[in-house]
Formats: sequence, C-alpha cells, structure tokens
Amino acid sequence: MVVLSPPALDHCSLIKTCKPAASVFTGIPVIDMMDPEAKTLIVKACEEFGFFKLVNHGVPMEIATILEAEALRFFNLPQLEKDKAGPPDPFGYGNKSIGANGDVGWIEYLLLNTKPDVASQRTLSVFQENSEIFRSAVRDYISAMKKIAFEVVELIADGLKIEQRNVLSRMLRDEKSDSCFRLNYYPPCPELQALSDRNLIGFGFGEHTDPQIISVLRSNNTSGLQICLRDGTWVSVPPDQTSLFINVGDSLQVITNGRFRSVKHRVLVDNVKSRISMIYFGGPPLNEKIVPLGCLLAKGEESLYREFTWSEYKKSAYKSRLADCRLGPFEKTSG
Ligand SMILES: C=C1C[C@]23C[C@@]1(O)CC[C@H]2[C@@]12CC[C@H](O)[C@@](C)(C(=O)O1)[C@H]2[C@@H]3C(=O)O
Ligand SMILES: O=C(O)CCC(=O)C(=O)O
Ligand SMILES: [Fe+2]
Repeated sequence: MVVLSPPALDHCSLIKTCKPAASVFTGIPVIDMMDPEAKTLIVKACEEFGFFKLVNHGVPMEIATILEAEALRFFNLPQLEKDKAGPPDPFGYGNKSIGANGDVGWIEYLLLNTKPDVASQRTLSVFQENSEIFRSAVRDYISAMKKIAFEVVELIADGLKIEQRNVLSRMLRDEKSDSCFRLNYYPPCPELQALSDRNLIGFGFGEHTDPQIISVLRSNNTSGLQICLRDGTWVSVPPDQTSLFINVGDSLQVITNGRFRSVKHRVLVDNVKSRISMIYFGGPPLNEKIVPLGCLLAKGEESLYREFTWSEYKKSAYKSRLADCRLGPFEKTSG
C-alpha cells in the first residue's frame, strides 16, 4: 500500500505499486466460431491460457450497443439515485467495494440475476424512468450470452471427445443454474496521471479467477483487462468491442481435473477513458457435484480435488478475498 499526500487521492487503497506496465499481448487465441476446427482450437486455448477471443459469434452488435448505452445512462445518474439500487446483496448496485470481504476497486457495477423476471428486474426498476428499455436490453443480451455459453461448452465437450456433448451445457441450461450477470463501469481516474512517473497503477478490479464454469465477457474499446500467463507474466488484452472473450472458471478446472486452468485476470483503470464491460457467468445448479468427468481421467488417474457441490464451493468462495486461491481448500493435497 502506498500513502500519497492529500488531497490527490482519498482512495489510495485503490492504488498499488506495480511492476512496469504489462505488454500488450498479441498471442491471445482467436477462435472463429464457424471454423470446423473451432472445437479443437478451443480446447487448446483452454489448456494453454484458460482464455480466448471468440469471433464470428453471430451476436448482433446492436444488442450490446443498446445495453451499453442504457448502462451508461444508469452509471451517469446522480449517486443518490444509483444508491437506491444497492447494495449488491447478492444482486444490485455496488460502488468501489467488491464482495463482502474488504476488496475495493475503481469501479461501479450492477450484479444481476440471469433468470428473466426476477430480482434483476426489480433492481433495474428502482431508479429509472423508462426502466423497461433497460430491462429488455438486459434480457436480450443475457439470452444471447446464454446461447453463446451453451454452444462454447458443447464445442468444448466435442473437442474433448466426450460422447455426451451436453454434459456441461446441461448444467448451464438447467433452470436452477446459478448463473449471474455483471455490468462493470470503470470511470476514468484522472489522478493516475500524477502517479505514472512513480510507477503506480490503479486497479479497477483486482486479480482473481472466476468461480463458475465459464464467463463470457464483452467490453467497449477501452483497454484495461489483463490476464496472467502460465509462467506468471501479466499481459494486456487488446480490447475489441465486436468480439467476446471467454474465461475458464474454477469449476471447469475441476471438471477437467486441472487439464484446463481457470485464468487469473484483473482490470487496470485509465486516466482519461472509461471502460464498460458486461459479463455472463455461467454456473451450475447449487446442488450440482463439481467433480472431474470420469471419461477425462486416464487409467489410474485420481481426482485432484475432494468432492464438493457448487453450493459448498460458492459459500467458501464468497468468504474469500479476490486474490485468494479459492480452490486451495478443495485440493486433495491440502488435507
Ligand atoms: C471478493 C469477492 C467478490 C466475488 C466474491 C468474492 O468473495 C470472491 C469471488 C468474486 C467474484 C469474481 C467473479 C465475479 O465477478 C463474481 C460475481 C463472482 O462470482 O466471484 C465476483 C464476486 C462478487 O463480486 O461478489
Ligand atoms: O471488466 C472486466 O473486463 C473484467 C471484470 C471481471 O473480471 C469480473 O467482473 O469478474
Ligand atoms: Fe472476473
């Protein structure tokens, strides 16, 4: 933690020392969803990076553009109005505070339920005139993201040569699937200018892995997202508002017995540009057992993890800090 002289930064907890800026990475796997080889390339990307960019995905850009405009309209409302939609317990508006265990970032967000016509609808109606436009934009976007997530995990099953291609998608398709949706807004942080000489970087969202099976992310054209490569190097992901980015989550790491790795990622803020991102987190039903698929285990290979349900994992994950290794307590070696 760095203590800065007032009045520049009353939010100095959001600023951490950092090694020199990560380089822009040109090696992110790009998967064309229409490519007949997509299934094989997706598996390779999940093994090597736990992350890839999806193009030719067929989601009309307009759906994202409309939602982005509505979200910006919300985040530009007076603070008192936005606060009416909070706190995020579990769904609602959040500001700087991430989760319940002391993590902070230079961020505002809306956490929403992915089930049509429930909490998210109420959250969105609290504050806005014409909130039906926002609600329907959220509904349309979530429904497009669900389709993509189902297809991606079915391609994964194909690529892994699993006979039952719905072995993963059935968990996301289940009406009890515990998925969620997040709209993140990272306002520009002008004070960062003064800090750049001192090698200081502001975090919008600190490093973490996503706990679910798979996350589907779309952002505007502002950079900030970084991923951690297998060798521990942090690299910047070039933004691309027309593409979708897929993250392997902790649950998929377990289901593949570590063959896929959940990707560590984080978001840095910019001093002039705001970033907006929208993420669908595809999770299993609460009572689902998260165990390696038998067909993926080689003869004699044992699970690296003790058996647990998504409900148990989620309970434990939500007690952790962002940067914690959430799978640690479930690894067999840790007793
Ligand atoms: C600090 C936390 C925020 C988080 C719950 C947690 O205790 C650890 C995981 C965090 C995370 C990361 C991915 C998603 O953004 C999220 C909604 C999730 O499911 O796990 C967040 C949680 C959150 O913001 O509440
Ligand atoms: O905003 C982003 O690009 C990533 C945010 C993120 O990792 C999250 O919400 O879990
Ligand atoms: Fe994340």
